[in-house]
Amino acid sequence: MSQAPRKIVHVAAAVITRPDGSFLLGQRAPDTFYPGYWEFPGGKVEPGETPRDALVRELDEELGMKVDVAWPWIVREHEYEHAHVSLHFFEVPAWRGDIHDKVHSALAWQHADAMDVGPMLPANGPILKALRLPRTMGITHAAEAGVNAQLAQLDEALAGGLKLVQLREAALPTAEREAFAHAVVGRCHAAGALVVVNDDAALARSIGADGLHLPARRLAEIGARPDFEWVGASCHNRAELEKAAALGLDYALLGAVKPTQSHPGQAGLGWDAFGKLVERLPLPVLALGGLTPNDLSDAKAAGAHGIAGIRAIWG
Ligand SMILES: Nc1nc2c([nH]c(=O)n2[C@@H]2O[C@H](COP(=O)(O)OP(=O)(O)OP(=O)(O)O)[C@@H](O)[C@H]2O)c(=O)[nH]1
Repeated sequence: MSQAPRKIVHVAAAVITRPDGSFLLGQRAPDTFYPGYWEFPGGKVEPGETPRDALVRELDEELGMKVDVAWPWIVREHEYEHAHVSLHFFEVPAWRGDIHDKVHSALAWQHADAMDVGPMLPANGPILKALRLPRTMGITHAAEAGVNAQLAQLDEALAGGLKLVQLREAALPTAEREAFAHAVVGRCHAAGALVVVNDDAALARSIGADGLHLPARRLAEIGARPDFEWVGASCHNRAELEKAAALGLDYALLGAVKPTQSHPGQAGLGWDAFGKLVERLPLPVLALGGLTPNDLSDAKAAGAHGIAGIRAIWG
């Protein structure tokens, strides 16, 4: 006998962040579902509320926090035995008031790459992976800047804290490209940064990269997620973003948000259109196109995970 579809329970959940990148988790109390499991503070959206209203109310009721800034982030669905939930995540980087918890057994500030509490609620595995995705991606342009100049720019950016690099060098001759790719991976891994390779799975494997980045035309062709720890794709519209989500990719790039040197004469999407395109997606999206690190707050306010760039990242 087929079962009637279950009603979706909408939940607002907060990634409350401190400037050092840590976020707050709460341990569920003994008398709830999944007692002892860890969760992001939040709770159910009541009738008549938006997810943002629910977030502000729940953080006040649970923690005594007055939310000053809440940026929409990702929305993920999960089927529990007791409910089908749709989790609306927000990043909360600014609030007022001391934290006085009223509902959890314990609270803990955590870093996604060095968690020391667990287990997390089952829906939250992909959320932790998304939190491990750095907020800024530098895209290489050695064919244009010159290999040595690009490596010097990379060293400087890594020293400044860059943690995610996309190697995109289709125009470099093969031998030069391979030598450059090895040099990039060596430098990035020494600095604790991830490397994804644009559109070349064989090169990505041979240099020990962390993942593969798919151009939109490749995303259109494939029917399954390539087998790498990190897989992302370049997208330009909602259909491409939804395909990236359906394949279970880890991130998407979306642009161009502002006019760029590489596409002169083309107006950018702007933040309003960007925000509409990324609404309610289950994967983080990096904004691309004419952006500098000064645009990071505007990008997050529009729903981006972070920004990606070429010239502005390499200085
Ligand atoms: N707050 C929060 N809830 C989450 C997270 N992940 C996750 O799957 N959920 C699910 O979303 C729902 C949250 O609702 P809630 O906090 O208002 O309710 P509850 O289950 O604790 O108890 P209740 O039904 O008595 O209100 C639960 O089903 C919970 O399992 C998370 O990170 N934070």
